[in-house]
Amino acid sequence: MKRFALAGNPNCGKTTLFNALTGSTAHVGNWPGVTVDKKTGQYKKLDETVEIVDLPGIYSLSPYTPEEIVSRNYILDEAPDCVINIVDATNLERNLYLTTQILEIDVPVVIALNMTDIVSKNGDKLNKDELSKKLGVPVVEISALKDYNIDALMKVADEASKAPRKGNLILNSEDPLYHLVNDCRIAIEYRGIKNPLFHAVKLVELDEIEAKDHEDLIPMVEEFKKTFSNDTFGTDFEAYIADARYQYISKNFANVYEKAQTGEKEEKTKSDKIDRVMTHRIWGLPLFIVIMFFIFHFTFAEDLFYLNAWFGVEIHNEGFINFLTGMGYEGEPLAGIPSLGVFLQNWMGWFSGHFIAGFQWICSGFQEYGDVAAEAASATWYGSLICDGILNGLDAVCSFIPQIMLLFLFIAILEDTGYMARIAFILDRAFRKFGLSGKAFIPMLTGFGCSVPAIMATRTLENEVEKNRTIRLMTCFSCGAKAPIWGLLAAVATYAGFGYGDVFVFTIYLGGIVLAIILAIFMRVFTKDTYVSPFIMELPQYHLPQPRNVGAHLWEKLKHYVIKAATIIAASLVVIWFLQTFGIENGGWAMVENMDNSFIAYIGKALQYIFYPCGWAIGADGWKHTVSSITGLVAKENVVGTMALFFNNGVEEGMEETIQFTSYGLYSFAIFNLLTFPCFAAIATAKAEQTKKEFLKTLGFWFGISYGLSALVYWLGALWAVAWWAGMIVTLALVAFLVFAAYFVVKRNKKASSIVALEA
Ligand SMILES: Nc1nc2c(ncn2[C@@H]2O[C@H](COP(=O)(O)OP(=O)(O)OP(=O)(O)O)[C@@H](O)[C@H]2O)c(=O)[nH]1
Ligand SMILES: [Mg+2]
Repeated sequence: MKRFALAGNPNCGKTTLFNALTGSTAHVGNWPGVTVDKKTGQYKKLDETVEIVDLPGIYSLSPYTPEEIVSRNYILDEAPDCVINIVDATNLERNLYLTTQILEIDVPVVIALNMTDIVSKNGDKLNKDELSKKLGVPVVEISALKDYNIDALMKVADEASKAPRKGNLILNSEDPLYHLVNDCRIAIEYRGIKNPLFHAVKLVELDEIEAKDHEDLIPMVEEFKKTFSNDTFGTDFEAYIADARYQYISKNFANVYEKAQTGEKEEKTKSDKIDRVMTHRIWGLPLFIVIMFFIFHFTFAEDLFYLNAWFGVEIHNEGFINFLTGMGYEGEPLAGIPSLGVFLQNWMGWFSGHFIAGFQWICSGFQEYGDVAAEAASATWYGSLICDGILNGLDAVCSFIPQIMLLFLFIAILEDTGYMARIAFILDRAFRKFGLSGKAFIPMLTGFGCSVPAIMATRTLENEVEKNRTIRLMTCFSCGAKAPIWGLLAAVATYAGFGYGDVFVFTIYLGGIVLAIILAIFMRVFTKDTYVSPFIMELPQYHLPQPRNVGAHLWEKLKHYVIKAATIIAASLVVIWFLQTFGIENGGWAMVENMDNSFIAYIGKALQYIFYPCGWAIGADGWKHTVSSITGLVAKENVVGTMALFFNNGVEEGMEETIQFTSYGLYSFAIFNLLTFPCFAAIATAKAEQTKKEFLKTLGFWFGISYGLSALVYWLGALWAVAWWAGMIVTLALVAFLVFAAYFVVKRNKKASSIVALEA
């Protein structure tokens, strides 16, 4: 099968093109560094099927980070039949820098000029024939987003792949380095190595990888240096060649792109204007917090306008209002007008309630629909398995789908508009002093979706210490699978009357970010590490969220969720149901009347002691909380599924009414589940990304920190409850300790960076 590779700068639209060609839904985001590993798919509209390979974005072929090495190695070693170099037409000159390097490789190349929709919208003009003539390779104008001309691009690539192509050099024969490059090329070619011109140029640049491969040729380069002098770059050949590339580009291509007088400028100022507010030095961070709050408010608030809380208004859900809110049909008063998330969840609950009741009715042998059928169904083993076990658990897990989708919708919009990239920038500016780089925040923000790609994205960090630290702190960023836990606990808090659901979830997410920062500071106190990655990121232009990107993202999430529910979660539920339904009662094995006699109760009660210090494991329900948390290892949604089996079983009220927590017990439980080991998939990813020793440390960190902080919150909360002044004293002491640690880190970092400055 033919293979075409997609290569280009970060954020130029490779993955968008990949998705359009292959019908995949790989992650597209409006910031650089979304793709960190190669992905393959198939394009079927040519005579023969072609494999398309999406590569991580790169600025040059001299790699610094592992994901850049992936791209370089693929193009060089796997010899694709054609390299499709995607060039962001709105940033032509910068993108061509990579193009000049790709052209040095002996491989057929086609240039895909992307984002031409923006070009025409701005009224700018592109002379693609001129570009093609000067570069010596075909150029096709496309818009990956609008599906424009991409089949034509594939036809041209297919044509190009039929004839071999020799690499060409941008240096001309008058250039002092021309002959050196050629000598190196001949020497390398003589050894039978592929792509000799490319390797020769990199050798002259004394590129790290290349120098290692051809150590014996280095003297030739060094020798030449002695005879070489250049006013600007001295004998730094890497800088010299980089400059030659830029000069070549500006000389040849400056007039390929003709800007309309107003267009581009307007676009720029629009983004700049928005940024003047969004990334404001002082207001940027508070604004981010407010935006976050509104996201959780619209997703989790029971009372969108605080009608009840502030104005004492009670709404009775009868007639039309009943229909509007989707809330029960028993005429209970509502807290107010629910948020969209809660509204959708209510409706979902209505449907799934009848779905389960229908199954109970069938399993009962068609007895009276409702409670009678439910009881009769539970008495049989199959009715109990299907209705009380699988459907009950899945209902609890799936009832949060609307809210999770809404949450992801908001996150996808933040990503696609380009605001997420700004968040990393804002956080970098605020916390760089404490040793936190925006570069590490990017993978962490990805962690709000799923920890697996987030842990993979830590590859973009060159510094090992920083990479390990980022992986460890990943659990602070609540992934989508943990959202059902917060949804459930939010309902518990609202029902118990000590909190608002939306505020609770907001504090979990915001608290997670704050905690990651605090923990990072402490991790610095106890190590000698003072390195902070430089953070240079091109801020993408703001654009309206694209329904296609956002839609693909949500669809992918929904699919993933449903598949997970139907497989891993359903299987877990069967196991838990069995252990919970059977046990030893009245001296023999049986379906137990009392859950406390079930197998799982024996297991849970033994394990419960381990978590006694965390508070939430104490008491009659303690073992249930313990078992629920442990099943979360398989998949985080299991925590909710398992709790449904324990607390929803044959009980008429909702779960939130039977689960009992104090406010601090609730937070203690939430913190443990937030910070402890992520699911097996994420653990396996961490194992793959870290050395064995570091991975073991990571496991220790996850358990230690979740256990310790959970206990701290519980006992501190209990202390506040018993004697508020004592709680206050301890809290103040902790804050003082934190401030001192932060001060220490800032001071040491400052000292370290001044030493570096002196040395430089
Ligand atoms: N207007 C417009 N936007 C586009 C086009 N192609 C891609 N985009 C947008 O550009 C952004 C980046 O797209 P991606 O496909 O993730 O870019 P990438 O090259 O894969 O980026 P990395 O994986 O980070 O290297 C997204 O917001 C896309 O919606 C296009 O043809 N026109
Ligand atoms: Mg990509």
